[in-house]
Amino acid sequence: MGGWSVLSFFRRTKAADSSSTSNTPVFAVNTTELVLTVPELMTARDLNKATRSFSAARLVGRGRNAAVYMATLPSGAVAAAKWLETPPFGSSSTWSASDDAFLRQQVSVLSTLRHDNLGRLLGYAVAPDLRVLVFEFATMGTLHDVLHARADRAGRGGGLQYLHEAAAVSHGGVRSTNVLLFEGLRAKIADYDVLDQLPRDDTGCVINFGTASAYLPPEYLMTGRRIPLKCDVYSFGVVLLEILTGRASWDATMDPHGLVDWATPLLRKGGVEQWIDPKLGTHIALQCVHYYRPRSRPTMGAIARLISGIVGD
Ligand SMILES: Nc1ncnc2c1ncn2[C@@H]1O[C@H](COP(=O)(O)OP(=O)(O)OP(=O)(O)O)[C@@H](O)[C@H]1O
Repeated sequence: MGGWSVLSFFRRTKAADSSSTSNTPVFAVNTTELVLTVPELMTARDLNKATRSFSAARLVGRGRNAAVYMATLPSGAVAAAKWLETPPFGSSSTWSASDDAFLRQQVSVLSTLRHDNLGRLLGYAVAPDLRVLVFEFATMGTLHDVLHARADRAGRGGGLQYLHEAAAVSHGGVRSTNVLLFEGLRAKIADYDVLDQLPRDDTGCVINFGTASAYLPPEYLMTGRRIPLKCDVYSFGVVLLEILTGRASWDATMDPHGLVDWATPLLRKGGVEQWIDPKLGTHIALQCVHYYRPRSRPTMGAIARLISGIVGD
């Protein structure tokens, strides 16, 4: 079974949808919305058609493992097709059967997740030469791209709270490039735990990867061990620090280069509360990046409540 012709769409009018939040509309076509109920297996043909054979003109961005293309679905709606170029584990660029099995497992987990602040998986392809995940298209780019605009609404953490509390999964790769922004600057977390394994050395320590490792807590970098939910909270704290300071998580011009090491002594110095808007939540960020005691970092539920208390609903 494959191809967009068998996708399970159903139609609802806007009026019928207005009271519901559980089935967030994905595609908007005139006044009628089309909702894709489950991510469906797609063929290479479907994806070539949707992305004009993954043409350079459709390339939106590149990460460490993937290239992201703008795709036009048969409905006319726009989506983001993420072509996974390298497998999740090891340095080889060849996908093994267990890599594919891991990917399928991740797809089935992503398929069960539903929250207004999570980027939704719309479709996927796992073929010998093509592994692609199709997500909602972030019309306003990433938080990283637009950090200085209306950051308050991007930092509430509702999507992460849902992952931790309702779905009981950790994200594993919280960064400002994974906070996608949609109309009205609605923020959605993307990329949850998909292919986000960092290379380690023989002792289990994460090999320093500059930007990526700047979001990881010290216990993980130094020992390879982590409490997954507390690891996410630390990464979320780094995103908050990016918002607060306007600095990147890793910047060769800063001394030290990592944002946590650079910003926390400055923010702790005292007196900072007098000139920083309390709405910016300096205190919350510092709690999230608690260095020595991961268990002292707050839960995402507590953080979401604190932020809601500060900025209002
Ligand atoms: N759903 C989306 N909608 C619109 N653009 C997207 C979407 N997902 C990713 N992008 C764009 O594609 C770029 C690459 O995304 P990708 O997830 O591959 O890597 P990344 O998160 O930027 O970095 P990393 O290698 O650390 O994962 C992003 O920086 C963003 O600009």
